[in-house]
Amino acid sequence: MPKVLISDKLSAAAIEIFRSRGIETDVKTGLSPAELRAIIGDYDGLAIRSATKVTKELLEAAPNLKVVGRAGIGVDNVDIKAATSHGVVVMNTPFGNAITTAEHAIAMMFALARQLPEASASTRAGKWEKNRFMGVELTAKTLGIIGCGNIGSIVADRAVGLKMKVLAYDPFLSEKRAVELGVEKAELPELFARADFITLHTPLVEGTRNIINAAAIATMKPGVRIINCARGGLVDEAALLEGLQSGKVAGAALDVFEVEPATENPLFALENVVCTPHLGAATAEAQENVALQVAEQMSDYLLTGAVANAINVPAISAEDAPRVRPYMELARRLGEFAGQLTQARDGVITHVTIEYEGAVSQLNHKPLTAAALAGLMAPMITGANMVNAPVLARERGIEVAETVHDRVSEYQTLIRLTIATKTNTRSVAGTLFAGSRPRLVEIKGIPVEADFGRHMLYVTNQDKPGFIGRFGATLSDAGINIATFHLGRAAAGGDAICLVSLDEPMPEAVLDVVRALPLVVQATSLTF
Ligand SMILES: NC(=O)c1ccc[n+]([C@@H]2O[C@H](COP(=O)([O-])OP(=O)(O)OC[C@H]3O[C@@H](n4cnc5c(N)ncnc54)[C@H](O)[C@@H]3O)[C@@H](O)[C@H]2O)c1
Ligand SMILES: O=C(O)[C@H](O)COP(=O)(O)O
Repeated sequence: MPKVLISDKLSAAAIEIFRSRGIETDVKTGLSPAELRAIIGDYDGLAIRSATKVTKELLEAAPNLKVVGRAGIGVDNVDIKAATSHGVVVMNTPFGNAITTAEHAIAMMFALARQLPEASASTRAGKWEKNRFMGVELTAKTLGIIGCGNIGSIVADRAVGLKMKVLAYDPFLSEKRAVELGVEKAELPELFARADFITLHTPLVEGTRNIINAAAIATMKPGVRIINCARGGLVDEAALLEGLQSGKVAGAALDVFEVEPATENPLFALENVVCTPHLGAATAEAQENVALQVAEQMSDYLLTGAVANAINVPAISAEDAPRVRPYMELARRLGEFAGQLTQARDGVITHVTIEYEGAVSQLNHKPLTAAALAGLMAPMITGANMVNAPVLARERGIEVAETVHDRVSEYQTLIRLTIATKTNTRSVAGTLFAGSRPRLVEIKGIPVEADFGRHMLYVTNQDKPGFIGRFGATLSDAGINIATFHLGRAAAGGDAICLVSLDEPMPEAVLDVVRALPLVVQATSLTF
């Protein structure tokens, strides 16, 4: 029988489920990384919350581990890449604590508006400072929600109920969904300029890190109040401190911090800061939900092989796996390519078309479409994966179409992904070399031949003399080594593309120099 270790504090409901399904279960919380490494080899499953760090080192010490179950949403404490390469399924419970976390954000907004923690401390100290605590009403105030997914949507619903005007910024929020929620879609600058309260509900990814920084704060309304119950790192804490000290920001409520556990932080010294120790999901109801769900999912997987809410596992039968897997990898990378470009340019995706041509048209294309959608949304949505990507796309009003042709074009097998936003349509196509190696063969209809490198730079430019020399010199002046270099163009003197693979991530400052070069239309740094 499989053995599961629960290494973080989970509701007892989880233990009951595991044991009722015949799974031997140990509970050992508060272990040091070394202590955990010493015992993990005995277990088939590991059930965690956010305290246990599932690192590459831990996975290397876990030859029997088959599944990591996160009783909660964020999986930033799990090295997903390492888990995947170790064949370990990572699952989370994407909905179980969403209401509770949304309620925490609303509670934080009230606490800020009426200075409840300070007023409580003062009253308990016997001071009766009735004139000290003058609050603000929420009714008719504008709430700006950044990230309107599961939790952001619930916050929106509650805020509408409080008679607030709600603005939402989320590249994946469709007009239709915004209307359903009763919110106004806004771009970030507009949200910053109009909101009295700003609340964050995005994952922490490269596009959202420090989304609230000094430049953003400078464009906000004087007296704005900021709430973060999503992830530390979304708010630049130094910039927030300055904003609070200058009075530009009237208050901040933080459940999450750049460094956790947060036992020391300069923000703690300010009386207009309300803090909680990552309590967003801390209600009896939410903890029971996530514990039950994670235990059911892990038991199903360990006992029957069924997969639900997996972050890293394609739903596919063992029989088809050898042929389908390389195509899934190709489809996912094409999606990642398009998704990173879309995120960089803030387009709301309305349509996705996936064409399967030649040999690939003989395979079941559903998992391939799911892989392409998962890649497309991964830069934007926490836990987007093959299992949930089609549902996420539907929920966001994205229309997905698949076309299958058995004809063979220039390539014997080809997948083409076309993404339409309100303002733009872009396509990208790839094939498999040697039956297993994903290769890009077309971008925007322009032929190109490139492997997917870990760090890439995608530049569009005018096809005129001078670009390649200046571009190469810019990278060489910055000491950046080019691993591979690929060019393509629509026609002589017309639109051209340049795809470069680098040995290291492209520094933002050098990217800005590239963007400013003559003939460059745009430059985007990509990671695979
Ligand atoms: N404090 C807590 O205890 C607690 C509890 C649960 C979840 N969380 C965190 O809350 C956050 C939201 O969770 P969720 O379940 O709602 O996730 P979700 O994936 O359902 O929603 C995230 C939303 O952010 C949007 N988004 C992505 N990039 C964006 C960008 N650059 N700008 C604006 N929006 C962007 C996505 O389109 C998506 O709609 C996550 O960071 C999660 O880890 C915290
Ligand atoms: O991502 C989540 O689900 C929350 O951050 C909750 O984390 P916790 O389970 O450690 O409270």
